[in-house]
Amino acid sequence: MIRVSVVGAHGRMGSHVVQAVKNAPDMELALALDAGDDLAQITPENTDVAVEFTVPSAALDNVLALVKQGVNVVVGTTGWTEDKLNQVSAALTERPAQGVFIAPNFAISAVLADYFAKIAAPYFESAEVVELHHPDKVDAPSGTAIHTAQAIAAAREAAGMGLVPDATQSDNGSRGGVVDGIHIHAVRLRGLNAHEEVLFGNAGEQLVLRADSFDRSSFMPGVLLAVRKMAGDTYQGLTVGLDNFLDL
Ligand SMILES: NC(=O)c1ccc[n+]([C@@H]2O[C@H](COP(=O)([O-])OP(=O)(O)OC[C@H]3O[C@@H](n4cnc5c(N)ncnc54)[C@H](O)[C@@H]3O)[C@@H](O)[C@H]2O)c1
Ligand SMILES: O=C(O)C1=N[C@H](C(=O)O)CCC1
Repeated sequence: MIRVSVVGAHGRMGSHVVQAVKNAPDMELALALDAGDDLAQITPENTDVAVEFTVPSAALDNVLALVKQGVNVVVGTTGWTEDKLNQVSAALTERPAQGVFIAPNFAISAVLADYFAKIAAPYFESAEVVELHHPDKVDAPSGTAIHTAQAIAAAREAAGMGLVPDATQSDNGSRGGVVDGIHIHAVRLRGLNAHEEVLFGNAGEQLVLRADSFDRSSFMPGVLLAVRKMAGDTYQGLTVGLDNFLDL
């Protein structure tokens, strides 16, 4: 049995993970901790993998503490900058047998939309990302949209493409955020859960890729897959993105 501890266990995602682990035939729940609990309770003696779904302001400290405790970590919390990722990698170089896995999105629909976006990117002059989420989300743009925009930008650069065309001279914020030259528009609407559209345009044509997570159950197969992968010793160091565990 894989012994799993959940950090952020009282949250929207954490509570789903607790239930998914309890329902998994090859896993058992070790500890379910939330804000104010001491993460030092999580040790290799009781936990094979810790799953972290908290808030962007707490995730780095939590991950560093869990690495120090000697357990492998699966992280779904967003807000990862290059600097924060480097801090995790640096902590792991001192503990080469350990691994941390971070995914901006565990839903297969979102992972595939990201993958298809990378393939489509070099073929279209214009590209923009629209992400739509529930209004209780604290960060914008979404971690998924940032990841998608970075992937599109990298694919465009590799193909030798220039900037996306845009004659806007003043926008009063209406053109959204910009990540690596790709515009991201964030919608927050009661009734929504997690959704993303990637828009690609050429003269006279458009391609739209859309991923919808209607329910948080959509993330659970990906979380459990990541837990199973990180329970072994194949994935040492830092791994980012569920595509690493799929045969794409
Ligand atoms: N990767 C994915 O597929 C995916 C999917 C959904 C949400 N998310 C991300 O997961 C994160 C959590 O989302 P949510 O909707 O569950 O949020 P939430 O606010 O419902 O839950 C966060 C939980 O973390 C707890 N918490 C806060 N600080 C803590 C700390 N220092 N230590 C331990 N627990 C702490 C809170 O008390 C709360 O119970 C967000 O960053 C969100 O964007 C990722
Ligand atoms: O509900 C959220 O919050 C989500 N956050 C992730 C993001 O920011 O990309 C994944 C989708 C749901």
